Amino acid sequence: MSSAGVVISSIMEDAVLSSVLFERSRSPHYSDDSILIYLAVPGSSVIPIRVLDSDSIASFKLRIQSSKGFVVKNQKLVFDGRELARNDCRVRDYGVTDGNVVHLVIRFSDLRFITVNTACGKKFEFQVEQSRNVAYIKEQIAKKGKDFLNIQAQKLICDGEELEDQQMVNDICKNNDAVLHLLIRKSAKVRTKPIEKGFELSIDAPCLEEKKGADMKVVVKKPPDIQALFEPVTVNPKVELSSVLEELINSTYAGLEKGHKPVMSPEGSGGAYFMLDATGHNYVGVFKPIDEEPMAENNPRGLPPSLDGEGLKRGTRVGEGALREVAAYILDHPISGPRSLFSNEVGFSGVPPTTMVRCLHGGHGKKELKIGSLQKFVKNHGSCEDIGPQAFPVEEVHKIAVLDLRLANADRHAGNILFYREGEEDRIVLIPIDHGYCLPENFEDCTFDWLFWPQARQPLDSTTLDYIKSLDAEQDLALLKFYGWEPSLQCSRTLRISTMLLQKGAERGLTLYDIGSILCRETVKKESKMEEMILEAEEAVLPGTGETAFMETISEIMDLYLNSLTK
Ligand SMILES: Nc1ncnc2c1ncn2[C@@H]1O[C@H](COP(=O)(O)OP(=O)(O)OP(=O)(O)O)[C@@H](O)[C@H]1O
Repeated sequence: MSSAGVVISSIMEDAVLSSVLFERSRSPHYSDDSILIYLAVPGSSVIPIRVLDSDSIASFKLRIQSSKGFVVKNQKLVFDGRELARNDCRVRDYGVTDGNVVHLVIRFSDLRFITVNTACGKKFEFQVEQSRNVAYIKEQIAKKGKDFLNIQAQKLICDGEELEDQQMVNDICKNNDAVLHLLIRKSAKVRTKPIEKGFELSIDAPCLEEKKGADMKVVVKKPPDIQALFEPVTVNPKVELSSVLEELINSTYAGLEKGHKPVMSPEGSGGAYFMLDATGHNYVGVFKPIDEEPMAENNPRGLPPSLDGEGLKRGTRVGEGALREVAAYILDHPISGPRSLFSNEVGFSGVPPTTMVRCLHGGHGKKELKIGSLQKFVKNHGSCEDIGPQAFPVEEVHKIAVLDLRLANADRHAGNILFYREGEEDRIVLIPIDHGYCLPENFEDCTFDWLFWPQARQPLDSTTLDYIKSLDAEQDLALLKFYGWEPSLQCSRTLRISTMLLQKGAERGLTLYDIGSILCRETVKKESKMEEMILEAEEAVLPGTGETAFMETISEIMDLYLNSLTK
């Protein structure tokens, strides 16, 4: 087992042990108002845990943290194919009852992936906490066999520099994927000489294990073992890609061709892979294969496959996440007008350039041809989960809120907004990512973390008002069709209704908080005002009525309600 395995399994063992102790110490306290459920954690046996009638998702996560050690921020709970996303709602509101199994997905964002290549061609892979140092990595290497026992003799090289024992993992492994070279000091003379597709390493010393005592020459090559296949998927031959997207595809291809394997993100509930450029030092894109989406057949995070095809959020389908990612980019129009994939203009909300690709991919198991979304990697200083919202400029929050309202995004938690600081004043710029759950068939799971940020209650500026006014849902649907996705009638209706609500609300001087509060449910069970209006419209129209008549009806109902609000 790799040391990653050791780290994770020891966490699991501790967790099971503390769970048993926890249960024992608390059990007399529990009575009829508690239920016993089972927490399924990948790589561990199920953990029995009590849930009180009054337990909210937030308090339940807190109890998992205090008893099992998994930090709240890194927990994602899934029951019956649905994420328990609303922290203020009760666990029982999601229908969890005695004896049920709840899946816990943990984001090990604190761990870094490190590969150590030895001079004898061995390769060790570790997942190490950011806070460890190089001396700790050496200790882990020493556990790999008697040939590595002598820690003093180990020399670790990264980017041609020898690492000092006290250097921190976080410093040598900024982007989660360090490749280190291990040399064992045995009065060896090491010489390197660049050759065509790699480098030649000559060691005039005994190579451990393989040829003890004999001089040998080892040629370590980065073999071009990948028959790189990587290309855009375009349904409509008339679609031409912008130079930004072409550049993204070309640099990803160049990285694969050089043999730089995709690096799996430790975060997220689906398979997300960081793609490297030709140097192997920079991430250029994030690839999300459709067969690894949450609850898809090959999901690598231990989520069970969906039984009815519905995705983690109500009104979405497993396998459609990549389409929605691309749709969010296409619909994020620049201020100047509708998006064209041929243009490099940044959209109003700043969704990173995203396109659909086909890739011969071996990031998870054997190499296979996979289809998925490829999004430009954005250099960032973390996500909005890492810092409080006070420092975010109002217009940055507004640009995200406008996108989420338009697309009825069902997955806008703070972790899905990256940020970076720019300029001398360190102004914060927000980058929306992860749009696999936008344009759902209904509004049931729409929740927005920004709704509770003070900026959402600030009035809209004229640029934002003009942008909202310029939106046209019919044009948006035609654009999606042009690029190859014809959303279902229900998803199209979602776009029409949410665009209408945003426009009517903004026109009447409502804030994004006001509009968001109409669109989102307050609790899991209580329908939102928007859902009530849809129901009313559905009841009002005659069976078989066309979509235009339905939209006219809902427009009238919406006007009445908004007028009553703004009177
Ligand atoms: N465009 C990007 N630029 C930089 N980093 C990114 C980008 N997209 C995703 N990431 C990183 O990859 C991680 C996983 O991506 P993402 O959250 O989109 O995956 P997911 O499986 O859909 O997650 P979730 O569980 O939140 O639905 C993110 O936490 C983020 O750190």
